[in-house]
Amino acid sequence: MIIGIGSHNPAKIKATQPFVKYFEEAELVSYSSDSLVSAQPFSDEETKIGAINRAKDCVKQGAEIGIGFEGGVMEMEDGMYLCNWGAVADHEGNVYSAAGARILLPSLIVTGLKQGKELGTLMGEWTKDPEIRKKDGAIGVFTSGMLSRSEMFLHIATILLGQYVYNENK
Ligand SMILES: O=P(O)(O)OP(=O)(O)OP(=O)(O)OC[C@H]1O[C@@H](n2cnc3c(O)ncnc32)[C@H](O)[C@@H]1O
Ligand SMILES: [Mg+2]
Repeated sequence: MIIGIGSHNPAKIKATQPFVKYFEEAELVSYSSDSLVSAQPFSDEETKIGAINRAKDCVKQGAEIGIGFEGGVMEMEDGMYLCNWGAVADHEGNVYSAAGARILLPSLIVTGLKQGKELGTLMGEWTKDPEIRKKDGAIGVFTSGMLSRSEMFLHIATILLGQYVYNENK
């Protein structure tokens, strides 16, 4: 049985662990899957759709269960927040989604986003580490390293697996 993750980003691959542990016979395959949304989603809705599309695309490419994670930003009255979504899809057509942590972004980052730059690029410039999106990510940087991007996605994966198992056993 193949569990697919729709990304080659190590922070996302690592976060599939709850699924790999739960489905003991599973083999984890990382796919270049298409989110079909912009590289930098600008709302909860668009970010969620990106995660769902990634999960579905893994199934299309041969996985029995597909997992998609997507990072985006969303505007609230006090500023722009980093938002995170995940989705799981299976070959029977079931799809579940879940949201993760949100954190307010500094105004310098927001200015760059509004100029059309991707958060990954901006965080690379902010930290002088172009690989930061694969490691601590924005969430790690702005929480003093107390919560990494991978741990944040891990939390979403746990919610996804929990929903999946709950609905399977209904
Ligand atoms: O290879 P993929 O799976 O696409 O991984 P990604 O790092 O590009 O991640 P997303 O497409 O899900 O995120 C959309 C954009 O937001 C950036 N981003 C999202 N969350 C981030 C975080 O915590 N730290 C740094 N960049 C982040 C990301 O690098 C992209 O520019
Ligand atoms: Mg991306």
